[in-house]
Amino acid sequence: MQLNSFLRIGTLVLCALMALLGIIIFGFYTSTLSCSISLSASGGRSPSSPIQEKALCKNRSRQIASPQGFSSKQPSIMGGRSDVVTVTPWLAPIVWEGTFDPLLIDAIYRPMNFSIAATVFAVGKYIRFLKDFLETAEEHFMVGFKVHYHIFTDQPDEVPQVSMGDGRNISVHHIAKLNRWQDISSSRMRIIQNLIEEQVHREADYIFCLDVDTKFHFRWGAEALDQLVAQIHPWFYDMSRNQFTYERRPISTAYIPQDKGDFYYIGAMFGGMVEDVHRLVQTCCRNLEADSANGIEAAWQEESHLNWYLLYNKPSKVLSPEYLWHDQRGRTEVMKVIRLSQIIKNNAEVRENV
Ligand SMILES: CC(=O)N[C@H]1[C@@H](OP(=O)(O)OP(=O)(O)OC[C@H]2O[C@@H](n3ccc(=O)[nH]c3=O)[C@H](O)[C@@H]2O)O[C@H](CO)[C@H](O)[C@@H]1O
Ligand SMILES: [Mn+2]
Repeated sequence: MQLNSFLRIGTLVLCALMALLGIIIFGFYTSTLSCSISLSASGGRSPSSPIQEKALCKNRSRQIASPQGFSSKQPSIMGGRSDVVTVTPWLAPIVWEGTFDPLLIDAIYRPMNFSIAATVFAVGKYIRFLKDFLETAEEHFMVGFKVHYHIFTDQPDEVPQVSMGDGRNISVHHIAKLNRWQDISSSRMRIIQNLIEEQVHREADYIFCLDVDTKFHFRWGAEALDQLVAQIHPWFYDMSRNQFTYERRPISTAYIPQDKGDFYYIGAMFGGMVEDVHRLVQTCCRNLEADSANGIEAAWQEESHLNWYLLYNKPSKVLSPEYLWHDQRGRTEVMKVIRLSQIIKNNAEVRENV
């Protein structure tokens, strides 16, 4: 009897000790985890000690602070763009000219001093588009911010010399040329994932991934910054979802049924906070690989996988077609400005295969 109660008390004490130990370990783990999440979410620099890590976490505030001396036009509740929808059903803004005050946006965001990474691939004959892309980006893309262009090419010696503004620089990464344009385009997902893991998570707050066969014409600025940013495809913004070129075969991981879908997003531009873009490219890579193991290539390669991802992981901000138009479309009534546009190219001539 005595031995029994002794054993029972012993077991109880042991359980209590183990629970206490569990609480301590869990507490330590979650505090480290929440710190590293906020760190990677804000893309702070790699910490060298836990003390520094805490300090960095605290410093990366995203408070929307407007300078006291700054005066802007009174915003209206009654007027504004009525020709287009400016908010999604999940309440993400859709950014159009006339929905924001660029001076106010700059007054708020420039002091935050964010670093922005931009990826651009110029493989094979597409190297010819790089000069215009970079030169026009220096005039219009995130002007007044730190921008680090990551250029991926099979011809590093052919990367043009373009003079960069203050706080803006270029890194050239050598990659092999693949044989099919579909593979070159899709391989960007894996390469961007690696770049984020190896470098960008330490250096940047945001990352934007852009096609090279494009030219900037107008401001493409901090109004585009957000957690997860997607771009409405210029050819599909006025179509119904059953006309979208989603992947329609249920056997593919990118499958979207006819009665589902919000918008058709373009594969030539996506971005956002580094951690969110990492989750996107990692998922798309996994799904691309799963399909390829089954001998499937989605209708529009990584763009199909991107559209699948964004249907189930809604973007926090959606960019109107102003942010990536297509020269071939001319101008339509809703387009007050064209900020960036895909140039007309001879696909048969520039692509590795037809
Ligand atoms: C109008 C149209 O049909 N657009 C589709 C087409 O976009 P695009 O015609 O815009 O694709 P693209 O030929 O521009 O390829 C995408 C990007 O990959 C890079 N690149 C591609 C090939 C190459 O030889 N070298 C090279 O560097 C380059 O950065 C280029 O900008 O194809 C994509 C599929 O991936 C998407 O489905 C787009 O919706
Ligand atoms: Mn393109």
